[in-house]
Amino acid sequence: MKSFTIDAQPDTINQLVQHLDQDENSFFFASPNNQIKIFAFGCQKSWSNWQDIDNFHYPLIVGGQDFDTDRSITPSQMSSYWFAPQISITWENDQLKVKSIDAINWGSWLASVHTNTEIKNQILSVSDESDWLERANQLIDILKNDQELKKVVFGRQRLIALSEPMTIRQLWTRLIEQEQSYRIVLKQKQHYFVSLTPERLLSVEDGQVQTAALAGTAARNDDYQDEQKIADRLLKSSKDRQEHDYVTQHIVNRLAPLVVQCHYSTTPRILFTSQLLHLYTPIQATILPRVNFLTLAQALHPTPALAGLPQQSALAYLRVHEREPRGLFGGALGYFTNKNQGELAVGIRSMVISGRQIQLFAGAGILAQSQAQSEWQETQAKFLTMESMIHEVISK
Ligand SMILES: C=C(O[C@H]1C=CC=C(C(=O)O)[C@@H]1O)C(=O)O
Repeated sequence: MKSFTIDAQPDTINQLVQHLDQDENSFFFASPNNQIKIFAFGCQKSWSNWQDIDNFHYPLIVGGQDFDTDRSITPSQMSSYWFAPQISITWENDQLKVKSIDAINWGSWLASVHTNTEIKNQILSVSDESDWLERANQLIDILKNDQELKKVVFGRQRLIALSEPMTIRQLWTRLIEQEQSYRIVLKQKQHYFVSLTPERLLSVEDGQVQTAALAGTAARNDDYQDEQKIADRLLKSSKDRQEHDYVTQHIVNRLAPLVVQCHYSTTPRILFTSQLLHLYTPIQATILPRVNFLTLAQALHPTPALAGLPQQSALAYLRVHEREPRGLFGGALGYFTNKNQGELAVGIRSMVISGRQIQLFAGAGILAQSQAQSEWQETQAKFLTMESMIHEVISK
């Protein structure tokens, strides 16, 4: 393994972004406020399920796990994919720390990008699940009458057809500047999963785990005074507080056998994203000896912020009533090391790009007291995170 440091010149970053597009396996992960930024390319070994990653001698593994590993998707769709990269690059301020396997000549690899001239792209069509409201109403009726099922996070997908393939190079400037969120790209063959998620599944460092409950949503408003009122209303909304408290309690219960000294507040705070406000409770704990990163990740995934409660009944409901499998939407994406450190985010505010086709995803936590129309509005607002970026890039 070779390790060296170089300057993060704009030209070098441009070449790395072109490699994100060009290489068969590539990955980019930046955490909120740029605490960590990683590029990874090339595959020494890959896994299609994190359950199979037990031989842990690779220094770094990157990738993502589907929301529901038990719901199969067609081979042409994108799903769980983890890989030990041949080249990994940590980007800290204006420096790039490169690690690459000996067989790779960095200079010629970096320069091996072809510059394609960009052709003007256009949206040809947008298609939605036209019966979503009807199905959401059915779900609300079930939740009103079912003694067991309390919450289901019901998802929608939207398809956008473009005149030209979309690339990461086109999106890069818009993507990287959204520093309040995670910025994630996972490429496998001809598909990219792209996410601007605010939601952390977990981060592990020096024997400490940080996670968070994020559920309960309101749309943002440009007016600062109004926004304070929206935040107060969200904090006082009994539906949103219940939706949120289910998530906090579930996370704390799942962590309990694996940690000591679990700290969290019983009153949520507000987290702002570019389009939305969320109820947010950070949770921090000390990991018991011999508990590893993947054990913690698997205990937390999927949280009731993405599935519902009780978890297994909610998943069973989603398998039957959501139109399409989610794949990596709501999945766990990020990196971890063989030193038991790493970070995974939850793949929401996301899309899959497959050449000229874009698949967008959004879901809303539904309870017996939900109104289908306002949950539909909430999913519209959630689509906007990706959609506004697509529109900006296309209308440039
Ligand atoms: C399922 C999504 O958001 C989850 C995370 C935060 C708030 C949520 C909510 O208020 O419903 C969802 O549980 C999504 O963005 O598609």
